[in-house]
Amino acid sequence: MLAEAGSDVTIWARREVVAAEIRDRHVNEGALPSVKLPKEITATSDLAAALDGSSLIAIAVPSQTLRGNLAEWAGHFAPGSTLISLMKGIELGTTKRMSQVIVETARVDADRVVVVSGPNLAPEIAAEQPAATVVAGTDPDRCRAVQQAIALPYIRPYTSEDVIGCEMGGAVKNVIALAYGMTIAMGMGDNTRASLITRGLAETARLGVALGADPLTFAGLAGLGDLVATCSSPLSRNRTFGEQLGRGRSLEEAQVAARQTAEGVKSCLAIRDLARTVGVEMPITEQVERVCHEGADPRVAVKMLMGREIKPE
Ligand SMILES: NC(=O)c1ccc[n+]([C@@H]2O[C@H](COP(=O)([O-])OP(=O)(O)OC[C@H]3O[C@@H](n4cnc5c(N)ncnc54)[C@H](O)[C@@H]3O)[C@@H](O)[C@H]2O)c1
Ligand SMILES: O=P(O)(O)OC[C@H](O)CO
Repeated sequence: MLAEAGSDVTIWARREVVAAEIRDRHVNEGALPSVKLPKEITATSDLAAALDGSSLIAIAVPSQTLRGNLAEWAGHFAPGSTLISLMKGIELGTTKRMSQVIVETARVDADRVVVVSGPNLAPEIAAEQPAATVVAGTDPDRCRAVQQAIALPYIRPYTSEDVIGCEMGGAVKNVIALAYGMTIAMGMGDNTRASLITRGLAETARLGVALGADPLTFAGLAGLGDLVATCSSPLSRNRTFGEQLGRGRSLEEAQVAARQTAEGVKSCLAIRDLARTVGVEMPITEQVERVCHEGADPRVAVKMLMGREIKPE
């Protein structure tokens, strides 16, 4: 998106073979098979060369590796550069959001971090299917600069000041998508799916608001928008992972079948812990954690959710 909207883009890859494939053949077969990348994009496995003079640094690694990655990268960030977080997860152990990990580990001012989050499944973006997204940050000038830098005929970015809401929407929707995948595999119908999305959003908003988010963010692109996209799409890694669990596969078996990161699998533990710390009930997240990490049967998890004390909506 950055390249198509006019930025000079260098991708950094750990493996030179991947960098060479992007640089020379304009493809990344492992991540986006059969997609032709813009020929203006270059790539390198040399971190210092990739970051030299970069004013916008977009970070997209699995949430649980970010802290370790930043330890190597932060020294190369140009002074005053904007750090764009594309990650949707919560760190295990610390229960921190990704922008918090960036601020803490890279020792940068929080104003320098901008979060981009919304219903943005990578294969659909690559196919230039129209979509919208949210650019959230505490520095309005930086948000507008990132908004401008990714605005395209097929991408409509909106700015927001609600970093907490956008990050919590992005992280918790992955957990709800795991549950959604389980319901599909168990043959449950549209009433079940709609109930899960709605009550999933309710618990997402409850936690987000307790952490200081604007409740309206959860009705927007980074909340409901991303939740619906991720639950509805067979392209979602989280939903697909949930389907494996719903078919009775163990966590280990599902991990072997999954090719890429399903962030909700680890984040469900951190989100559950965060919710307990602030005294917020997240029954769906609790059950997803039990299925993923305690070997609970998804059908028993459904029974436990349905058997909870009845109460006002
Ligand atoms: N793929 C999407 O559709 C999409 C859309 C929006 C946001 N995101 C978010 O972006 C983040 C990255 O997701 P992704 O789809 O690119 O995942 P991915 O599994 O493809 O991993 C991203 C990259 O990180 C690399 N990587 C893996 N372990 C690493 C490590 N220890 N150190 C450095 N690099 C490592 C992988 O090789 C890969 O190139 C996630 O938080 C995800 O939620 C993904
Ligand atoms: O493939 P998933 O489940 O990680 O979802 C990708 C994006 O977050 C959708 O917006």
